[in-house]
Amino acid sequence: MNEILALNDIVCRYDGRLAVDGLSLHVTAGSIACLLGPSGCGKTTVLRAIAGFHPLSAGNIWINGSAVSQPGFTLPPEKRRLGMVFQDHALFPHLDVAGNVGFGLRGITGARRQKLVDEMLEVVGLGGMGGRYPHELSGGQQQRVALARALAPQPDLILLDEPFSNLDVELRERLSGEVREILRQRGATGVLVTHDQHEAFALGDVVGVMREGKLLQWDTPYNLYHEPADRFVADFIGQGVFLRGTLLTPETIETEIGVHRGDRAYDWGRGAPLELLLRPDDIVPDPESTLRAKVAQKAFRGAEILYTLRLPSGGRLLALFPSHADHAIGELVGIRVQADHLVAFPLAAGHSAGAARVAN
Ligand SMILES: Nc1ncnc2c1ncn2[C@@H]1O[C@H](COP(=O)(O)OP(=O)(O)OP(=O)(O)O)[C@@H](O)[C@H]1O
Repeated sequence: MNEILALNDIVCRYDGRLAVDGLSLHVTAGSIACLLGPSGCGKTTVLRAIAGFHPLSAGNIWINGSAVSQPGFTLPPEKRRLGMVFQDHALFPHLDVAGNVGFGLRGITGARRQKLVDEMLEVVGLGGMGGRYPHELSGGQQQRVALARALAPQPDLILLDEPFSNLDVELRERLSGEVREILRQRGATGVLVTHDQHEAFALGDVVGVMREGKLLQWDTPYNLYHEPADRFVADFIGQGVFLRGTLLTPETIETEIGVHRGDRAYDWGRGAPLELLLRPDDIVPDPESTLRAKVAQKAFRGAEILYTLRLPSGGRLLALFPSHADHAIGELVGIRVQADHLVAFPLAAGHSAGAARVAN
């Protein structure tokens, strides 16, 4: 497959302080990659390095087969054939929409330029609005102009830095779906940076979770959720609870709520202390079950209700039941664990056994 972007073991520093620590990733043509992580983990710095705004202390970056960054060499941003969309839109206030969209179309003039601009405005759903000025547009429309401007010169790669974070939740969700469609239609390759996992999942074919300058997992949204490779990723992505347990056989784990068998084998040895990840959808209602837990909290989600359940030990579980399984706070409900594969992490030495922890 055609690789548009390659980062090989890149290291970035600010005044000697490490911000990106030996990160590698590869993006194929026509795909959208997301970097996701908590504030300060280094994702914007990675994007700035890809754009050519930040030099590398080690490693190298390739765009479309050319080395663009390595220690001592940083190809300037304007020579990288990139499109960029940032959260503050950064539209030129003195140019109308057509002027903004056509800004990067150097050397293209007259009727051809007009046609390209009109086409791009149609693509982003702003046909006929070329004569308006940025201050006459809503936040979502401004962001669409920024996207049209970035896409118009047909860049090899488009970089999006938290592009929707200034918009309200509903618009953000709608626009991220639309942007995904627009990028797909154009066959564009994109890298998006966000701290919002819903945005990353809505847009990304592949998502990288970062922490403290390192890439912990580079995978599909499905695998990040169902097969987290790392305890931090399991905690950061989605909701869930970690229950302390022990390994009985490579595939069997015992916790306070029973013995669970999965299709994954762990080689930590019999009796190894561990934490088992239980997602809300791993816990299903079962009136016949002898395992009972008390409803501590409930959050109505329309088709489903998210319950926080308290176990006899004081530990907690999260459970997502269909909305018709309506239970009152304080009620005891029968539950069963229904998980094909068990995601567990060895308990670090020094941890004493204790109550379950609620992630997110
Ligand atoms: N201009 C700068 N000078 C010095 N340190 C910086 C600078 N910019 C970022 N840093 C530091 O580098 C690290 C990574 O920052 P970066 O902005 O890449 O993180 P981020 O994951 O994008 O965070 P956020 O989501 O808050 O934007 C942080 O520790 C930050 O404090």
